[in-house]
Amino acid sequence: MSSSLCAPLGTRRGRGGYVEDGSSRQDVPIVVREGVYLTWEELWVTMSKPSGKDGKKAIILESQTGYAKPGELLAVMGPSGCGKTTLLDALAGRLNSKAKQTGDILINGRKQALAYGTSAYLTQEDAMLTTLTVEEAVYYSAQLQLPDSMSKFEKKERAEFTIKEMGLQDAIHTRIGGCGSKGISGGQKRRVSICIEIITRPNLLFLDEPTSGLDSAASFYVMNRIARLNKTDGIQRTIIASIHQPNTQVFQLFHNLCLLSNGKLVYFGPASAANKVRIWRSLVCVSVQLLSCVV
Ligand SMILES: Nc1ncnc2c1ncn2[C@@H]1O[C@H](COP(=O)(O)OP(=O)(O)OP(=O)(O)O)[C@@H](O)[C@H]1O
Repeated sequence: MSSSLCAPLGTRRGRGGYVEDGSSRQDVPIVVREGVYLTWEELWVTMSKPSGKDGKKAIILESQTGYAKPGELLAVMGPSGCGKTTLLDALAGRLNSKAKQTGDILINGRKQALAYGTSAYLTQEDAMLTTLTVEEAVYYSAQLQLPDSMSKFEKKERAEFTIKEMGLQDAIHTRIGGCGSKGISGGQKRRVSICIEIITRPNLLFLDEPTSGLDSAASFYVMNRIARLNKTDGIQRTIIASIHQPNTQVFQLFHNLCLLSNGKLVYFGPASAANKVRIWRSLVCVSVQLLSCVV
């Protein structure tokens, strides 16, 4: 990986930046940070087979190489079971104990652990207390996650700003809800989960299927909010999101694309410059694999 991609990690704080919240301009503190360049080379992940009888390991990811840059959104795509979550888990350092990982993962060009608060990970499931309102869920999370050096007022301000950033101001007093007690919609739930993950303003954001269960309009709304994050708070954030079947509008938000099939890398590069023939050929291969699984 080129050394020009390796920038130092650091933080600068400033005041008086402007934020577009869609309706009005607000004067809010802006945290200006150098970003996280994440690179991975020859990354393999194997797992013990559940039976463990033959002692063999299943290859989940094969020879993955790629990068994610500050200010950019990398989409990880591919059919169900191809290894998208495993790739995100490996990069985030949260593989389970059954998994064995080889290869290099570099942060700003160096092998180092991610510092506390540098990254956040949105899992596929929304785990929230159903009786809380949107405001309570995000504010309590701010109280728990933000440092003691911040006052209660600052934490509340941060929670309110994050709620606005995700376009949830109209649902702020609505309960999350769940089975038996209808609350906010599925798309709003995903956005509350994102609020909880971004409340600490992490430089690196892993999103595992942020649009799962959403229709095409709601998916675009959520992804557009995610893509706009860097513009609203001044952080050149590195975002890696696994995603299923994005529509054209959502696809246009991606800077880079990592396409997987059966644990192998089929394409890595700019989403806009993805060679259509190559992508279509890959998709045909993936479809054939899916069909053979069904048959
Ligand atoms: N703990 C585990 N033990 C054994 N195999 C596993 C384990 N976790 C995942 N796998 C297997 O690894 C493969 C990749 O799983 P992964 O969850 O990464 O796929 P995915 O592309 O994210 O799928 P989906 O889109 O359905 O969420 C699958 O075949 C899965 O069964």
